[in-house]
Amino acid sequence: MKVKFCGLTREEDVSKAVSLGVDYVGFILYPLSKRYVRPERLKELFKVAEDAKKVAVFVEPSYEEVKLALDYGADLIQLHGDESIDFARKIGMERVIKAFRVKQDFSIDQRWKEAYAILLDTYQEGLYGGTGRTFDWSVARRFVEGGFRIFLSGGLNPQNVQAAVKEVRPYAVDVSSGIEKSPGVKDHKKMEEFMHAVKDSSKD
Ligand SMILES: O=C(O)c1ccccc1NCC(=O)[C@H](O)[C@H](O)COP(=O)(O)O
Repeated sequence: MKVKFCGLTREEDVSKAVSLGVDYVGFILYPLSKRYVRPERLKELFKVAEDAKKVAVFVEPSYEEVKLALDYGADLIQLHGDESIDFARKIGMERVIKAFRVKQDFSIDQRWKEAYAILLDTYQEGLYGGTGRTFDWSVARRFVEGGFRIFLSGGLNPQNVQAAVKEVRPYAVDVSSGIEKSPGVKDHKKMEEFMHAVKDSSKD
């Protein structure tokens, strides 16, 4: 099971994530987020990311903004708004994690299977991510069975991640507020607990 820690803003939290063996570290480049990091900060934060894949998270960015993050060393671009398949293809589908916020009667265009992965997050009016709330995991399970590579996100924490993994069997789990002290400031104990819980779930 792969793990992505998202919404990192501080070097010490990135280093802690790396020491715990996370696979992906995510940085929010959406200016209205409480976890926003300026693009120039990526250079400093990426320096301590070592072998973890570096994910730049955007909401409806311009191509130039994406290009800058790639030039700074981002491995993957997470698109968290209503971006088109054509826009993702311009970036390179193999570099795109396309996020969808799950609503009732939800479907995904099969062409998104070309993307690196699909991230399923909780829908909440007025918020693009970092809601801290779960959604109906049976929806995520349906997409796993449909052959999508799924990052399960939305309201995961050290207490519920094992149940989520057991029900959905995703490719990866993604967490932000469930391992925080306050928005953008991670809690190292919760980070450890989350990783231990994921490792334990792999033993089933
Ligand atoms: O976290 C944000 O503030 C955010 C804002 C705009 C777009 C995406 C954002 N977060 C993306 C993530 O990948 C989070 O990890 C994901 O939404 C899960 O958050 P949480 O429910 O807090 O674990």
